[in-house]
Amino acid sequence: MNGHGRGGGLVIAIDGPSGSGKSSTAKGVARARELSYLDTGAMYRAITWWMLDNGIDVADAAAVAEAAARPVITVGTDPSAPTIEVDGADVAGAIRADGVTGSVSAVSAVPEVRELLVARQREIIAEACATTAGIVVEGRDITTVVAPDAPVKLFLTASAEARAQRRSREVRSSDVAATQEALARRDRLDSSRSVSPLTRTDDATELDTTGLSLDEVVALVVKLADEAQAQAV
Ligand SMILES: Nc1ncnc2c1ncn2[C@@H]1O[C@H](COP(=O)(O)OP(=O)(O)O)[C@@H](O)[C@H]1O
Ligand SMILES: Nc1ccn([C@H]2C[C@H](O)[C@@H](COP(=O)(O)OP(=O)(O)O)O2)c(=O)n1
Repeated sequence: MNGHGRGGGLVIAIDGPSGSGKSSTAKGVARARELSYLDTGAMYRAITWWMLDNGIDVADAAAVAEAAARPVITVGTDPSAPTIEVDGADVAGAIRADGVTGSVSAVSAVPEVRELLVARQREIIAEACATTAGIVVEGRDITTVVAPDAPVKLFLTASAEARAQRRSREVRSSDVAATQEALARRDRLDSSRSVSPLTRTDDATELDTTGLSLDEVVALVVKLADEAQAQAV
């Protein structure tokens, strides 16, 4: 199912910390090569939004685990119009709220949550490989757990300053220092949890995007994807 999956689809797996450029790069590459696109972070955000909306204490791992299967999360994989719904309601805006951002690392550290979402992500990848040219998948454990056999595996990085600048610009905040501190806290939690922590494996290509424009990063990844496809035929 991974790699050049059933149906011949190409899987491009991208991991990296917040603000390294995963979402924008993944969308750009998917659009350039008519691939599907999956933002797995949006799925962790959606389940976190549902927990908060339903009054579940996100610091209580047992309560989160017990409720994890209740929300129905639906993802649309068109890179030009990705969608995310919980129980049929559009939550694309709600999942970016500060409350969700502050709680998502705790919820995504719960093994039962990961088990459910990873299974769903693999179904989405298989479906995309069967029906489209393939899929670009981005998150924290795509190269290590979700699609370790993907023929293109990337680990995006950028300096802490560049990532904070980018995020601040995006949310129109002038407090870059506070943004940098919030990113550092989330990086710490996401990289130190016991299940599927953010890690770079030796077979993933590390790409430091600090001094590169988004167009340059997209072009580099498209080149890697084209090389992988040429090798597969
Ligand atoms: N290479 C780059 N140069 C400058 N800005 C970038 C670059 N890549 C992404 N960005 C911008 O940085 C912000 C965060 O990027 P995003 O793709 O959401 O990162 P991630 O998914 O890793 O959190 C976005 O506003 C995006 O437009
Ligand atoms: N594959 C993934 C994707 C995201 N997560 C968790 C950890 C992240 O802090 C949150 C949110 O991910 P998201 O990609 O939306 O984060 P940013 O776009 O970097 O702000 O979800 C995860 O544990 N595993």
